[in-house]
Amino acid sequence: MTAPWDDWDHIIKLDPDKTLAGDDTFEDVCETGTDAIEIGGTLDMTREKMQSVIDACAKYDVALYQEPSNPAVVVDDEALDGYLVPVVLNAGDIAWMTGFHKEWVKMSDVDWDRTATEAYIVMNPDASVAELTDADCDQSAEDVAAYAEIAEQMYGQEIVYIEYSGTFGDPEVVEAAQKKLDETALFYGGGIHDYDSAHTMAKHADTIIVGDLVHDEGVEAVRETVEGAKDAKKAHAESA
Ligand SMILES: CC(C)=CCC/C(C)=C/CC/C(C)=C/CC/C(C)=C/COP(=O)(O)OP(=O)(O)O
Ligand SMILES: O=P(O)(O)OC[C@@H](O)CO
Ligand SMILES: [Mg+2]
Repeated sequence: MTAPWDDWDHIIKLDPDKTLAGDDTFEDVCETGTDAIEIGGTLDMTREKMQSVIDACAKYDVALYQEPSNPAVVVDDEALDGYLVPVVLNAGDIAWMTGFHKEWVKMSDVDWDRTATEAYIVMNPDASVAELTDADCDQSAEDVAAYAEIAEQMYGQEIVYIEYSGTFGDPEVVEAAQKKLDETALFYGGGIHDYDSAHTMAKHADTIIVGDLVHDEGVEAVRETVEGAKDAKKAHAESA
C-alpha cells in the first residue's frame, strides 16, 4: 500500500507558537520545495494558534498535516490533508502511548481515513518533548533499532520518528533503525541546519524534518536543507 509520505524527502514543521524569521511569509515557507508542512509543537499550543497557521498555508500547493500534541488542539478542517498523531515509545508515562489517544477517541469522531500515527523515539533529554513525556532518552543505537523493529512488527506502525528536537543526532542511530525496518517509513528530526546536515541524515532516514531553522534562520536556510535531502535521495536512487 502506498502512503503520501512515501514520496516525501523533506518536511517543514511549523510551530504555531513561534514567529517566522525576518520578512518571511507563509507563502515563502510553502514554496521552499519541501514536500509537506506539519503543524505542531509541544508547548503552549491552542486550537486558535493551530487554525491560524492552517489558514495561512491552505492555499499553497504543498501537503498540509496537523501534528496535535494533545486532543484539545485537534482542528477539524478540510484544508488539512490529514493528521499525524504522535505516540511516544520511550515515554515514562503510558499516557503518551495510549492514554491521551483513548481520551481523544472518547471525545471525538476520529477521521481514521485521514489519520496516521508516528511512533516517536525521543532522544534529546533537554527538549520540551522529552521533559513533558518523561522520556527515557538513554538509548543506544541497538535500543533504537529494537524500538523501530517492534514499532513495525508488533504495533504495525507506518511511521517511526527518531526525534532529537533541538540538537543534531547520531547518524549511526538512524542507520541502525533503518536496517531493521521493512515497509515502515523512517522520519528523522533534530538540529538540521544546512545542506550537509540534511544530506547526512537523508542518507539513512526516508524523510527529514526541519523545525527550528525555519523560525530562527528563515526560508533561505531551509531551501539548502531541501537541496541536501533531495541530493541524498537522488544519489541513493542512482546507486540502487
Ligand atoms: C491523542 C492526541 C490527539 C495527541 C497526543 C499526542 C502525543 C502523545 C504527544 C506527545 C509528544 C508531543 C508533544 C509531540 C509534539 C510534536 C513535537 C515533538 C514537537 C517538538 O517539540 P519540542 O521541540 O520539544 O518543543 P518546542 O519546540 O515547543 O520547545
Ligand atoms: O526543531 P528541530 O531541531 O529542527 O527538530 C525538528 C523536529 O523533529 C521537532 O519535532
Ligand atoms: Mg523545537
